[in-house]
Amino acid sequence: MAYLVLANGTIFEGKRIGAPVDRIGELVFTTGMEGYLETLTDPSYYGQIVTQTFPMIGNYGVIEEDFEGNSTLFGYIVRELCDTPSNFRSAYPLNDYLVAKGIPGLCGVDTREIVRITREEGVMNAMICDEVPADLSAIRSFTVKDAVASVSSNIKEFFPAEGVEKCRVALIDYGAKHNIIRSLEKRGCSVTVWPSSTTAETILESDPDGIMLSNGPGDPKENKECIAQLKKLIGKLPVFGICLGHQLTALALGGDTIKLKYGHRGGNQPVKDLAAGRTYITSQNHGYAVVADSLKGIGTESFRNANDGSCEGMDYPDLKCFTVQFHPEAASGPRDTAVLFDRFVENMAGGRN
Ligand SMILES: NC(=O)CC[C@H](N)C(=O)O
Repeated sequence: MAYLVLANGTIFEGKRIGAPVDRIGELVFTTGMEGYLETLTDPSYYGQIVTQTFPMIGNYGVIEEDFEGNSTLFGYIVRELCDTPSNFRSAYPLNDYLVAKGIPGLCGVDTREIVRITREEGVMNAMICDEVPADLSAIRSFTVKDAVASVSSNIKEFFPAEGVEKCRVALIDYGAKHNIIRSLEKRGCSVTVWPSSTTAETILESDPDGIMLSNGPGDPKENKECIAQLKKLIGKLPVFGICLGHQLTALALGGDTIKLKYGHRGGNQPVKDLAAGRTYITSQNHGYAVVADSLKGIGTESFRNANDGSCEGMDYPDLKCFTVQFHPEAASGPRDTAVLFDRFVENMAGGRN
C-alpha cells in the first residue's frame, strides 16, 4: 500500500506504479479519454501530479512516435493501469515507461473523489508516499519554481519545412509540444527552435518571417526575463502564441493573468469564437488565464470558454499578433482549430510590419 496525501489532509490509499520514490507536486486532473502518452510527455505538466479521470489507462501501451516532449510531470494517478496492452503500435507496457522516467504513481485510487475535492476546494498540493507524514507543512509549502528553465531546450535546433519552404518561423521554446513544430512544417514553414533564454536581438538577427510562442509550465508571471524579451519582439514580426505563449504576450503588453480554481485539462473544453459566434471543442492544459479586461484598448478577446467564461484568446491586429489559450496543435484531442496555423502562415506571407 502507498498513499496520496492532499494538502487538506485527505488521504487516498493506492498501489504503487512507476518509480518507487516519494514526491510532492501540484495535484491536477485531466479529462482526456485518450492521449495518455501525449499527456505524460507534455512539458507543461512540470511540477504537477496528474490524475487521469478516464478509468483505465495504458491499454494501448507505449508508442514513442506519439510523444510530445520530455516527461517532466512529478507524479501520475490512475484508477486502473493496464499491464497487458494490445495495439499493433505498442512497444511496451506503460508501467515500464514510468519506471524508466523516474515518475512515481498510484493506481487503484478513487479518481472521481480527487476530482470532486479539487473542483470544490481548488487545485492543491499533494504527495505520493509510502508512509503518511505526521506534518503536512512540506506538502503545503511546495511551489512550482523555475518551470520554464527546467523544460526548455538548451540548444537551438532547426527543422526543415515539408516541401517548398514558404516561411521561416522562430519558435521560442518554453516547453514546446512537438506537434506545434509538425503543424508548421506541414504548412511549408521551416522552424528554428530557440531556448527560452534567447534574447530578442538574437532572434531578430536570424531574420525570421514570424515568431511562434509555445506552451509551457508554471505561473506565467514568474518569467520576467522572457516577458522583457517579448516586449522587444511583439509588433516587429507576426506573432502567434499558444497557452503559456498567450499568457506571456498578455503580460508583455501590460495585461494581467490569474490562477483558475482548478484549470482546464483534457480534450473536451468548449470555446466560443466571439466574432463568428460558433463554438469549438478544444484540447487544453492550463491552470492560469489572461484577464481580457486588463487589455482594453490594447487587444480584443477573440475566444471565450463556454463553461466558465474565462478568456481563451486575444487578437492584437495592430501588432499582427494573435494568441490562444487552448491547443490548436491538439495532440491529443480535437483538431478543429488547426486552421489557426494557416492564419499565422497568411500573416507571415502578407509581409512584415
Ligand atoms: N500548456 C500551457 O502552456 C500552460 C500554461 C501555464 N503553465 C498554465 O498552466 O496556465
